[in-house]
Amino acid sequence: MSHFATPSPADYPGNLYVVAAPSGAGKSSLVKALLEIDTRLMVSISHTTRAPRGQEEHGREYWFVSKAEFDAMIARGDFFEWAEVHGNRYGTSRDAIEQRLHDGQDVVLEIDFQGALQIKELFPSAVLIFILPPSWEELQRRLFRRGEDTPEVIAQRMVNARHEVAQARHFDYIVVNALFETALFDLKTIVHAQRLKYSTQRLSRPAVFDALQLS
Ligand SMILES: Nc1nc2c(ncn2[C@@H]2O[C@H](COP(=O)(O)OP(=O)(O)O)[C@@H](O)[C@H]2O)c(=O)[nH]1
Ligand SMILES: Nc1ncnc2c1ncn2[C@@H]1O[C@H](COP(=O)(O)OP(=O)(O)O)[C@@H](O)[C@H]1O
Repeated sequence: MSHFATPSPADYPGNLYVVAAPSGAGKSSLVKALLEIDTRLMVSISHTTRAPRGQEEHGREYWFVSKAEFDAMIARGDFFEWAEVHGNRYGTSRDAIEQRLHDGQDVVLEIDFQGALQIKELFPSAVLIFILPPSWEELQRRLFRRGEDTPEVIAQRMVNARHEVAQARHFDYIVVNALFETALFDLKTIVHAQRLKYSTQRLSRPAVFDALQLS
């Protein structure tokens, strides 16, 4: 289930990267590592109705809110996108990304494929990246090794994963997270390539255009 929020300008100067993956593929670990080596990137903190896991903190991994608070945010039009994933609701608020993109900062969204496809409608220049695990067996091993979810929750996530990876073909890039360092290098390359791309859809002009008096 997924819902489309009020449209907004698609031409902010900041780059928007959207990373999706089936649970356990390594998305959070990869994005965390990417943020450590790329100070121009900021991650958007989503709102969720899911309960916090052991080490998670309100305002760090997520803004943890009640179902009633989430409903109120939907009613106020606070979300660019939101979706129901594994029985909980998750959303990207306007506050989390709009000002930063407007100010020319680069933002990463770690969201599910439904949210990613909604974001592409609102921001056609958003770069959609899908992370795949090397095999189903390895995906399940990683979910168990992480040790955060019950076997029932892991079983549900493995079922959902089959449906999620079928959506990878709608994304701009696919990164296979077999060897962590290789996948991280691939992500870095994608982020960098987007920064080098000049698109007429975007408001920002490379500074050198003025220096060379190019129109
Ligand atoms: N559409 C949408 N999905 C989100 C958002 N935030 C997180 N998700 C996705 O919700 C799913 C479940 O996330 P989580 O409970 O943290 O589990 P994990 O992926 O196993 O770490 C993942 O696919 C997340 O990418 C959001 O703001 N919007
Ligand atoms: N390339 C990799 N090889 C082995 N284990 C990995 C790799 N990438 C991530 N992991 C581990 O797999 C588990 C799931 O990773 P996580 O980043 O939490 O996944 P996601 O955010 O996609 O649900 C974690 O224990 C993480 O340390």
